[in-house]
Amino acid sequence: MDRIRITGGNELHGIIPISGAKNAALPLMIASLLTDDTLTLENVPHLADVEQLIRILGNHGADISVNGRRERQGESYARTIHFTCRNIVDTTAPYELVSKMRASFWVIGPLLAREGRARVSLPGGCAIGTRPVDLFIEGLAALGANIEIDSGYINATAPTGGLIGARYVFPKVSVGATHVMMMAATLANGTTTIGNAAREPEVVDLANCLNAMGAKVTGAGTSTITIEGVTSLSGARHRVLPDRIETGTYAMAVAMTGGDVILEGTDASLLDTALEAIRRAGAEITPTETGIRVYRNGGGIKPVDVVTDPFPGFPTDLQAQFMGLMTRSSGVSHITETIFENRFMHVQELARLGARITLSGQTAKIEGVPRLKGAPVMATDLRASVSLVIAGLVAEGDTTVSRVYHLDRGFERLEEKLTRCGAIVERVTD
Ligand SMILES: CC(=O)N[C@H]1[C@@H](OP(=O)(O)OP(=O)(O)OC[C@H]2O[C@@H](n3ccc(=O)[nH]c3=O)[C@H](O)[C@@H]2O)O[C@H](CO)[C@@H](O)[C@@H]1O
Ligand SMILES: C=C(OP(=O)(O)O)C(=O)O
Repeated sequence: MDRIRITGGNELHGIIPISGAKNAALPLMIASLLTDDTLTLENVPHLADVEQLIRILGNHGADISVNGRRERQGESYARTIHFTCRNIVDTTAPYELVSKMRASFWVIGPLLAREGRARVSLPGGCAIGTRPVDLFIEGLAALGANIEIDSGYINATAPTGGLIGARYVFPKVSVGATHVMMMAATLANGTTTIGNAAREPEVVDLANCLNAMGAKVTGAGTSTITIEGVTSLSGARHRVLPDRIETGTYAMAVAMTGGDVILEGTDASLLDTALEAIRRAGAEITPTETGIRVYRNGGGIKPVDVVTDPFPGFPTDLQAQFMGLMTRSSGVSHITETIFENRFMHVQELARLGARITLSGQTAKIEGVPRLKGAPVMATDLRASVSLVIAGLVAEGDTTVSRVYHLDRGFERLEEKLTRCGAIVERVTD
């Protein structure tokens, strides 16, 4: 199994191209099931999750080609992928395919809206909490769907004339349930209003794409989204927005090592709260014509407290990385995780490198240490694994991160991007 070996100690200098966002690409790809026409997505990152979703969509009948070639005939950055699902040939999303990735469950929305039925296995994904699906069930039921759980599957059926627009207020903010309600409501009869909707940029990206396909979605990016149902959707061409989590991750890596890096092709407004926390930690961050410049020279890393929250708050998907950064701060910081109840598995792995972290409920207390020392560590989930890479970049000697398949779910060509900026990072295959 592959491992990543990092030899710590080098500053980062240069340019890091930021990929299209995994968490936008996945729902956008799923939206292709809503139309019999071709949805073309540009700037799609080459990631294990994208490849897995390609398999899942293929199982439902989607014909998929990459940059005009069939999938797997060529690899490149920022791929353009064409999705055409003339007919849905199977409304079941089986356990074998869905259990590997949380977002694959979201096919339930388009399948139900277009075909009137869906049988979808309960999802998998990062083991960062219980991650129930009650909000999806309640939301789709509000649109008139009949939903039963049977042998690990959700069986959903729409009323005879199709889903019916309704007003539904989520009791809790959920990114995935907002994506699904929004997609399902595009083809419902009448108007749907979603209250307490997720405001993440990826929700806005999906709404923009749905509108380009002929949907009538307004309010995305606010807590109230309104969707006027239409009878059918057409194809469209849409560019996946830049990955704000990848952006924040590399910004934290530069804040950690020191140096001067341009994060190219990204947009600071996607992650204001996280960038502000990195600034307070001592890095200079300025928008440039092509992205963001992150710079830290000389000064140390200051302790900063953060609390994760739904957008526009500090993202839970950057919590582990920020903890990595705080391990080397000059004082004591506190990080509180409010989204997932079990998203601290990186704590014990960071401790192997010499970090001093204590947990009390949902808050981690990090006492900064003057040095970390390389060690073998294990990736436990996607963002946890990259926090170990960030720590490894400054640890003395070699850090070897095992189970890198977690990393490959969400970071495109991580070794290449870091190595080009002067880090010593290599993939080791046994
Ligand atoms: C592929 C993707 O985009 N994944 C992101 C998405 O995950 P995902 O969409 O799964 O996360 P949610 O926003 O749904 O989860 C937020 C909270 O709501 C809870 N919940 C969710 C649904 C439900 O039916 N019932 C319920 O209780 C979850 O357990 C969690 O505690 O948003 C998360 C929160 O920003 C990010 O960490 C993930 O990277
Ligand atoms: C938690 C994540 O992904 P997923 O929701 O697919 O598990 C993530 O992207 O950090």
